Amino acid sequence: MQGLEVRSLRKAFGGLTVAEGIDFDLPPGARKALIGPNGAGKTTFANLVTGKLTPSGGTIRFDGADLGALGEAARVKRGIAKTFQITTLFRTLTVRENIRLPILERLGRGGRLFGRAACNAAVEDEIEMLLDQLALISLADKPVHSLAYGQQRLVELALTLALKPRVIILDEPAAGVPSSESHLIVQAIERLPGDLAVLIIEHDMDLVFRVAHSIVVLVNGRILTEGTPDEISRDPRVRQLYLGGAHD
Ligand SMILES: Nc1ncnc2c1ncn2[C@@H]1O[C@H](COP(=O)(O)OP(=O)(O)OP(=O)(O)O)[C@@H](O)[C@H]1O
Repeated sequence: MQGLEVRSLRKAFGGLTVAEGIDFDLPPGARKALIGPNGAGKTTFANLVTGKLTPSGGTIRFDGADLGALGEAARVKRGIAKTFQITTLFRTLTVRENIRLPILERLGRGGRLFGRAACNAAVEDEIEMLLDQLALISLADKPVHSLAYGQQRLVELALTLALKPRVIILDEPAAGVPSSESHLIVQAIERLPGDLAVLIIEHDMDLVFRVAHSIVVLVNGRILTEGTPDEISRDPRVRQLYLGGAHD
């Protein structure tokens, strides 16, 4: 299968099982959200996929290949990326300078295959493309610390996209973003490349229902159900457990 394929995933911390029997697919182009109450195991699941945590059982495959033996950096090279956190941005550097760093990092030794001028031009073109994609062009030469919080979160996203991922895990993209700026995040997600597989972990249900085509509900480390936003919003178990009947 193309994309991410998780089977019977299990994780225990000592005697505490925080993921159990998780089957999960994320094909190219997916727009899937993972929701669930606090402590349901959403972050743990993301960390198992990125390789930050080692599973206690089960398999994680990408394009058919078992990722089990690969560490975090190797999985990023395969194309599996989780968003950077604002704390990793260089606050005194400009947006453009911040975006340049992961591109150069990605090119690594490969950058030397090009002549210096050609390489620099290619890097600058790529920065422009990302600035454009995330509607950051007018802010390109401003230091990150001068940006609104929602804009800083877009820079985070730009840095992650600079890794040219094929799977992207957006870890609470709207956390801390005032509601007056949340449309920036929605627009950015809507403008992600069509073939990118996107997993959104988010507490903001308005955002989830706007951008996700499919929603997985995790409770106590197990998948309770998966469905379209419409199906999920009508599921009485989900309403009772998580949504509090707020979504009609
Ligand atoms: N390193 C760890 N050692 C022991 N228990 C852990 C560890 N990391 C997470 N847990 C436990 O695993 C469970 C799932 O936590 P996790 O952070 O994955 O949930 P979550 O759904 O992301 O929660 P939130 O929505 O609050 O971020 C919780 O009971 C948590 O206390």
